[in-house]
Amino acid sequence: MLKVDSVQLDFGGRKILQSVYIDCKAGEVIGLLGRNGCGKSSLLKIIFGTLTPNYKYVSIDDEFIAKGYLDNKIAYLPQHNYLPQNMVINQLAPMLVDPLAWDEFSSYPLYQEHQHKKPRDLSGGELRKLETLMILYSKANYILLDEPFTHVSPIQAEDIKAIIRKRSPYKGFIITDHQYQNILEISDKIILINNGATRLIENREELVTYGYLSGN
Ligand SMILES: Nc1ncnc2c1ncn2[C@@H]1O[C@H](COP(=O)(O)OP(=O)(O)OP(=O)(O)O)[C@@H](O)[C@H]1O
Repeated sequence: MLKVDSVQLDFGGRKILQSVYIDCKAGEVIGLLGRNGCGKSSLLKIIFGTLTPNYKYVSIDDEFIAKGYLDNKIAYLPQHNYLPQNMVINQLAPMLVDPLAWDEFSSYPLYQEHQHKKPRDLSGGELRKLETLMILYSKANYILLDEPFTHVSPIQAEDIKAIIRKRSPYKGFIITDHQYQNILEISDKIILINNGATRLIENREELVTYGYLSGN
């Protein structure tokens, strides 16, 4: 199990995160919601290990993890494009994709069609979906996705959800996106960040109570 506890983060004296608890088992999809600027991306970077907060406790199976990106334990789709622009996709993909999942990954039409191109030659949505696919098919046991649905069309979002479902028996997921309908649909548990604290959401009305949805 991946556990995240006691995260304290401030920027320039402004408290961003102060009371965070998330646990995520293999086979579980956690949806992370919250208003703009509440600290969702920062929290994913802290779990992955690329942002150092004032304090954190992140563990996998009770073993403290300082840098989640080491040893392929945790993979992370950042909010912005991450693939180097000047390498060809069929050189990049084998570096990220689990060799045991290669046949399935490489059979996707998106990969087949664009594998000889460079990331800069794909449309925004094509690139986002390909980047997401590479993370979903990575070796990591825990996958963090920051806005996988934001730049893709509804039908592509359906496809990504289907792939998450296909991969989720083996992996734990923490996913954030402002397309909250997709998040509600795919997640086993919803966590809201509100005033720097994580809250387990039991029903949709609580999203209104905590000021995430308007209630209209
Ligand atoms: N490097 C930084 N230096 C100073 N402030 C920062 C830095 N990174 C983020 N912040 C601030 O910390 C807060 C949390 O940012 P973060 O990107 O984690 O929010 P978010 O919940 O992902 O927002 P959004 O939904 O808009 O993407 C914001 O107020 C942001 O301006």
